[in-house]
Amino acid sequence: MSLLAVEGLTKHFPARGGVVRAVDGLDFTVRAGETLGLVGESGCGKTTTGRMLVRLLEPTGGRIVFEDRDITHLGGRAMRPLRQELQIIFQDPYASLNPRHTVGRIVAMPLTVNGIRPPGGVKKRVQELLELVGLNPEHYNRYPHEFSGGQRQRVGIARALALRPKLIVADEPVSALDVSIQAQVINLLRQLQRDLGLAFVFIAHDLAVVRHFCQRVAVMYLGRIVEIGERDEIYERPRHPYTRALLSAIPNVAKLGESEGRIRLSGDVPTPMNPPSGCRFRTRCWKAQDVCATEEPPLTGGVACHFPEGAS
Ligand SMILES: Nc1ncnc2c1ncn2[C@@H]1O[C@H](COP(=O)(O)OP(=O)(O)OP(=O)(O)O)[C@@H](O)[C@H]1O
Repeated sequence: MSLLAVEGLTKHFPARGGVVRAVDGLDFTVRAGETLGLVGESGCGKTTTGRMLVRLLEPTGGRIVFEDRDITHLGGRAMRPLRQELQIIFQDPYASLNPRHTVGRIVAMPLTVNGIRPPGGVKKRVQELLELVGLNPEHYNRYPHEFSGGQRQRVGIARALALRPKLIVADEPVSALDVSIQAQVINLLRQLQRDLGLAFVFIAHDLAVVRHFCQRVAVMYLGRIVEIGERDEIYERPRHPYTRALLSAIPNVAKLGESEGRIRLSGDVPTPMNPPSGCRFRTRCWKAQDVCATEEPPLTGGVACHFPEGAS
């Protein structure tokens, strides 16, 4: 059974002169304890998707089912018990922590807001959480500015863990950090995922980071999923031209590099206000043919392409 199932998820923003089709019909599932990576270039709709999953943003269409319950349009009060199970970690550890609150107060906030009194008290639970994420529990009374970027992200992770969630949406959790610190935070997330059996929707533009953390990967382009599958399938046998192009930009993706060299995508990503007809990727695709302009490829066998690589 899936922990999370997303069907036809859509978000259109009204804009001057039309609508921005930020997310345009996503289907995917996440099993308990599984990590799904959502990858794609800037503006493809990753953050909008993540915010809809935790109900920070109202979908325009489609369904979000969490533990067999349709939560697509649940209001604040009905959502409250589910908030405990469904948490989000934000990209920017600087912006997401209130600078006027101590770290102890920040991490305790989900407990106090939800009226939860852990055995042994809130302070003890917060100190356990700080320890769990590799911070000194004695730094309970310090303020965010007294911590480094990586430590602040650990505070954000401790806050997300306070309610013992089953699923965490992590929106670019390491991209604001120095490369040397990124690996430490990813290792922490991996350890927590294993020890606590957490499921993650891990949003990133960096495919190298996703490879280290995710068991399954969904590649997004202009509001749609163009390829979804097991990590090794995606990285070793990518079938969509867009996935191949993204992978070829990572140094040391050996097989692709040898055979094709770096694939340079021509042109900019089209605007989601007026996406191309047919296959949305066709305006940048070196394999595009007439049918790509007229017919939208269905997501068959995990790939949305008329001419997937490896197909006969
Ligand atoms: N509130 C909004 N109103 C109008 N358009 C929006 C709004 N929020 C996002 N968009 C647009 O929706 C599209 C998807 O944005 P989103 O932030 O989800 O992409 P992303 O893949 O997360 O990009 P990034 O990696 O840069 O954060 C973009 O074209 C963006 O400009």
